[in-house]
Amino acid sequence: MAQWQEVSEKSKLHPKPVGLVLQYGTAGFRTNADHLDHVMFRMGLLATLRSINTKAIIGVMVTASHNPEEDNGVKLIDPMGEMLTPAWEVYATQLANAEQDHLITVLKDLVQKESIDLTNQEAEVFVGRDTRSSSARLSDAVLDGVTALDGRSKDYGLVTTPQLHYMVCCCNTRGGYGKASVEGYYSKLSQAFIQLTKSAPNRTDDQKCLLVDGANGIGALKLREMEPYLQGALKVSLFCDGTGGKLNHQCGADFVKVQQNSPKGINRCCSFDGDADRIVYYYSDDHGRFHLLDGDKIATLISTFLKELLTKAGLDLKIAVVQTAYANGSSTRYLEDTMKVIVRCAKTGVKHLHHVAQEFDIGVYFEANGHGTVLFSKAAEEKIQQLCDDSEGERQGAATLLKNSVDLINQTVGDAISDMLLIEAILAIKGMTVQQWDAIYTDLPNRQLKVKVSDRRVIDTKDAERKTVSPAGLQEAIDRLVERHQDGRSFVRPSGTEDVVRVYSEAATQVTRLLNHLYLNQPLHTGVFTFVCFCVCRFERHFIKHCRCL
Ligand SMILES: CC(=O)N[C@H]1[C@@H](OP(=O)(O)O)O[C@H](CO)[C@@H](O)[C@@H]1O
Ligand SMILES: [Mg+2]
Repeated sequence: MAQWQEVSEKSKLHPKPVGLVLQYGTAGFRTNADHLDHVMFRMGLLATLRSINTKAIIGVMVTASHNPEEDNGVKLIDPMGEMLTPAWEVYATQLANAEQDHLITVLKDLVQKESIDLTNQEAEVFVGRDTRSSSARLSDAVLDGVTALDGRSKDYGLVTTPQLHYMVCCCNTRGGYGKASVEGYYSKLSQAFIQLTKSAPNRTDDQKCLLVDGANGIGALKLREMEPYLQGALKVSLFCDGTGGKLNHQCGADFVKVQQNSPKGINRCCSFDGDADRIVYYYSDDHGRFHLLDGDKIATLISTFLKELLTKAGLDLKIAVVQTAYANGSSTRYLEDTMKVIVRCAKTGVKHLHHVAQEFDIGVYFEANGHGTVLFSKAAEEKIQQLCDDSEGERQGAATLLKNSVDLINQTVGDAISDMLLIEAILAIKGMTVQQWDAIYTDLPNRQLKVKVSDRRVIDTKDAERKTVSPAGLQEAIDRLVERHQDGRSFVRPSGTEDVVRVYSEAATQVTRLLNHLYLNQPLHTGVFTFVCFCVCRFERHFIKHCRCL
């Protein structure tokens, strides 16, 4: 077929480095930008086939999110604005790893397996990119892939990841979700925010101002564009806005979460990540102590707010919070015991949380690192709308607040801009300071470390990654260590985005010991947890033993 000829010819312009193997991981492909040209071209091909297969528009976002400027990556977006379905992640990996002379065979296989009819089929792909210097040429490679299969494409250029998810959803619902343009996105969110904050007439000037760390990335650019639409309802002071510093370098949501530090003298501040789909809040107290309000605190604030509104509105809707194993134990306990909210644990990666959240009328999902959103079922949205129309007084007031919240939330994916506006609105409506929000519960001390190993795939997990199944004996070793510590909890899992194993531990208290200093090379006063270190040492010993057997 002439089409395969064309694909084959064009693919030669995007050659695959021989032997390079990549995996469609937790959030798509991600590696050094110099190795990604062929992957981009092939993801253009895949998105076109997926578009024919679903008879809908598919999105392709070129970004490496919170990773360094030198990296890049690509994520695919399915018709309703959700992440690519897992079955197609397998195709994505096969396609990315096919050696040059095998590419057409792999494509034909896919076409046959999915019964894709290539004759007279329409395909359309939306493409967006972040501000990395490599992103423009890489998104050209995606467009090349789409053209090679005669697909149509629309290049949205510089957009945040959540904005592209929003565009895909808007177009595939024929405008039902909103207008498919950045202006449409800004208007929808701003109007909802303005309406919501009208319910907080006593908002102080302090509550109207927020410091935002834009990670020197796309979020800064887009937030600046959005400001006029907010009509003064929120005054944003942007720093790390991309005019000077380097992307994600000593700034951004990931830096703040991992380093647990903020610039001095910051009152209430938030950080985005490099593609603006994550957010964390923080402040320094009078003693200069840093306080982080992460995804767990955000989920708590939002779910509490929504639950109170449901009670006021007299609406019987099932609300749940979806977390991962990285959620702080205090947050889970507070939500379950005090708030009486259903809590579920999903595997790491927003795509997993998203699907669990869909099981409820209202599913609030957040990863501890600040990636998350809220999903409302169709039935829930209809009930809220009906109550706005049919009720009066306090019930109607609560229903209207719920309706405006639905409009403010980007339900397609976690969105730093949308989440920020929702949090600001809730704080204003509740008349709450960031310190009061922080005091809802106290985080258990915790640490997350990376361990570099020769092959992370020997670790297999179960129970939403909270337990290891292999290597044999590792889980028992962790259990023995954890048992000795009040509220102790620890787990290890292979990362889906980096070639490392992640180790997480938390407990009621933190202890400083010489071992910490020796093993982790940390200054003694930083107080790392003894049992984390033991865990890591033990883990490595097990691992090394195991590797030798392989
Ligand atoms: C502990 C942690 O923060 N893991 C992150 C990280 O995944 P890993 O599979 O742990 O590498 O990157 C993902 C994509 O951005 C994000 O969804 C996830 O939360
Ligand atoms: Mg991101």
